[in-house]
Amino acid sequence: MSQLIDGKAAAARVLAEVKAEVERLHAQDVEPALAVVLVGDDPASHVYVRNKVLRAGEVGIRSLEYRLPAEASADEVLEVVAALNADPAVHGILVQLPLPKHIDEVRVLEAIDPGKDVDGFHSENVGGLSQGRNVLTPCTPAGCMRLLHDTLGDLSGKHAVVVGRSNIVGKPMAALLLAANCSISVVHSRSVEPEKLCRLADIVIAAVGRPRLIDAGWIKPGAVVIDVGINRIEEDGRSRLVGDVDFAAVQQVTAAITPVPGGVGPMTIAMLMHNTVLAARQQTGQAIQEAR
Ligand SMILES: Nc1nc(=O)c2c([nH]1)NC[C@@H]1CN(c3ccc(C(=O)N[C@@H](CCC(=O)O)C(=O)O)cc3)C=[N+]21
Repeated sequence: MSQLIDGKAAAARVLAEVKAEVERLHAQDVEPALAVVLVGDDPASHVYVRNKVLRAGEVGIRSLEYRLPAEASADEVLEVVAALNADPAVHGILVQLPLPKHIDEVRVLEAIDPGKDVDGFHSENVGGLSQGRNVLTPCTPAGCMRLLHDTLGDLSGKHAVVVGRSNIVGKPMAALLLAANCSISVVHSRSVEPEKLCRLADIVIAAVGRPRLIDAGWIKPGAVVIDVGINRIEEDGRSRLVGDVDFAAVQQVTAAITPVPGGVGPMTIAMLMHNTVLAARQQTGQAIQEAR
């Protein structure tokens, strides 16, 4: 029987740790604060932003929301970022992606103070991650690592295959797995026979955004599978969320697997809260404890 990795329960454990940290900071007169910048009116983005604001409230993090119209100029977005950078009462800044097409995402992400970059997308943090420095780390990959450590303990010597090579998941995921002493392969759209490479994996991270791409033929029996995909599809006349993994089929062969929803998604938000507390501690001179 395959173990179901409960992302909601794991996220609740992280959030309980974060809440205790927030209380410690409050006692030092530090009120951790997260600013979320949303440009345009993508309905899915609104849902995620709402969830972030709710979770922040639950752990005592102050959250601020900045909504700009879809027609906002890059300069207008940059102005908001500059004001948040300069505000000592704001510790974390998240600019929701994707931005409208006319705005250069890289330019906006590079404008965020790296110390407030709770997404870990600034080049200084990306570089720091690949060098093994203690920097703010992208929330989804960090959440996947927590789930893997909770499930497997030490990951040394395992072969991990990351399916997908995005800047927000695939690449930082590979860096974190390498830092945890895994051997890594990254499989992508130009890979020859990706399913054969994937079948060598002890750990599979699926992050391609293609509904149910990965079926049981891609999976070595006994592997642990983490499904990052959140794809909305129409099926049997109704809308539902599915991952990049064909859950029903793959579950038959895995040792452990995350569901969608209820897997990586809730962990992403929990790690965002964790990063906000790390950023607040660093900015206010409170000692950073070792983060896993
Ligand atoms: N700068 C930036 N940082 C992000 O981290 C970021 C972003 N932009 N843009 C959008 C994506 C998407 N994202 C999700 C976070 C949580 C869930 C989540 O909690 N999902 C739940 C519920 C899903 C549902 O019911 O819709 C689950 O999987 O169980 C999903 C998706 C963060 N993103």
